Amino acid sequence: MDAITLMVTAATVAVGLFYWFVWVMGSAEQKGKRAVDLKMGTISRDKVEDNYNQYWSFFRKPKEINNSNSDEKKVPAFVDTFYNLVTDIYEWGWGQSFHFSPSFPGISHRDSTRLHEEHVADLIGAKKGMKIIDVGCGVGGPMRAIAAHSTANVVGITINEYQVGRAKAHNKKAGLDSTCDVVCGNFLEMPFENNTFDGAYSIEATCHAPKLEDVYREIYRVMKPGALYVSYEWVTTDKYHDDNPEHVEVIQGIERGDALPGLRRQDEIAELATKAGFEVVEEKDLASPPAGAWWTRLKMGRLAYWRNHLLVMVLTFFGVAPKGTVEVHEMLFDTAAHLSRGGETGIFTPMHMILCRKPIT
Ligand SMILES: C=C(CC[C@@H](C)[C@H]1CC[C@H]2C3=CC[C@H]4[C@H](C)[C@@H](O)CC[C@]4(C)[C@H]3CC[C@]12C)C(C)C
Ligand SMILES: C[S@@+](CC[C@H](N)C(=O)[O-])C[C@H]1O[C@@H](n2cnc3c(N)ncnc32)[C@H](O)[C@@H]1O
Repeated sequence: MDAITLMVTAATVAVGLFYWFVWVMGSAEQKGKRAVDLKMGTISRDKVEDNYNQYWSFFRKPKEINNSNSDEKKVPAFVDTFYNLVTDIYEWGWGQSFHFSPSFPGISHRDSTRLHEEHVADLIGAKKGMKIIDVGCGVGGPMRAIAAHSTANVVGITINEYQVGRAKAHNKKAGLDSTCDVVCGNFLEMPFENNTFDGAYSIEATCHAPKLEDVYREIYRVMKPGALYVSYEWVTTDKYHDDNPEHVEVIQGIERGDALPGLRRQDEIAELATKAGFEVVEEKDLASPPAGAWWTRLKMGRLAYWRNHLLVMVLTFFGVAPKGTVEVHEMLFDTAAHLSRGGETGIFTPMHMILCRKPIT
């Protein structure tokens, strides 16, 4: 083989490997977002690193946020920054539904995600002609599953403008834009009249509110009397002890890496819902047996995370992804470890389900 043939062969193999690494290995869980398309929401490329540093210094001590009135008011803006930073990485590495699901043998992640979402529709009795609100809708994975399953109309609200654009584009592509709509807004002050909705739900979203009773009160306000509301809450369980340093480290790690101003205890949720005016119909940790370990999906992804990290480093080095992307990815890598540990020790669950009714009078 002469030198030219050798060089051409080597170049072809290198291009092939690069293509395989970036386009095939780096493709999304559910196709639609690729590593080369990673943006940082609405943040301009040169501000990503700054935004990440600001986010990090604010959420470094999550418990202190609730002790300061002025910091508490800043939470929605920092949560918005967080979702600018992570939305594309979530879509790329997890899919269009930004939540966990109960794990059952023989059921794929995709199916367990869909079933967990359809369960919401069944719990609140969503039906054709009803108007349902999705509080903290992300890019709308659950909204589409619920609208398709129930044929109800769903309106989602998210604090993050970039997610609104993503959700609307996905709705259109799925042919669900006539039943699904999305608005940008704060779930603590929603742009809806009193008694608007026939049902409401929130999936792993109200954990971002500094005070759970505030968002519950706002949801109560926009619901019609007699309507049902279901929420999947992130909480610490009765196995959590704040005098155990490992427990504290794990929970703070989860709060820091997920923009949470302090996790609530599982046994507080019903009381807070009642305080907001709701009648509690049912409460259950959907992660409890017979469901298996929800965190195995996170653990199984470890090899993929390393590949992703390498990819993010290469893309940032060549200027395809903005500076700061590596740090954001590292933060997520770290939070995945804390979430897994929270699951293994049993001190944390992301699936505490509470079903409530707004009383008729
Ligand atoms: C409800 C919330 C989000 C829950 C989950 C959807 C996300 C929590 C942690 C995220 C991830 C961690 C590791 C990332 C990995 C390093 C990367 O390569 C690919 C994406 C991850 C798997 C990412 C995906 C989404 C999560 C599982 C919170 C915010 C209230
Ligand atoms: C973890 S994501 C879950 C998204 C969606 N429920 C899902 O399961 O795919 C949390 C969502 O809550 C939204 N959120 C957080 N704080 C909010 C606020 N104050 N007002 C409106 N939305 C908020 C975020 O923008 C994000 O869309």
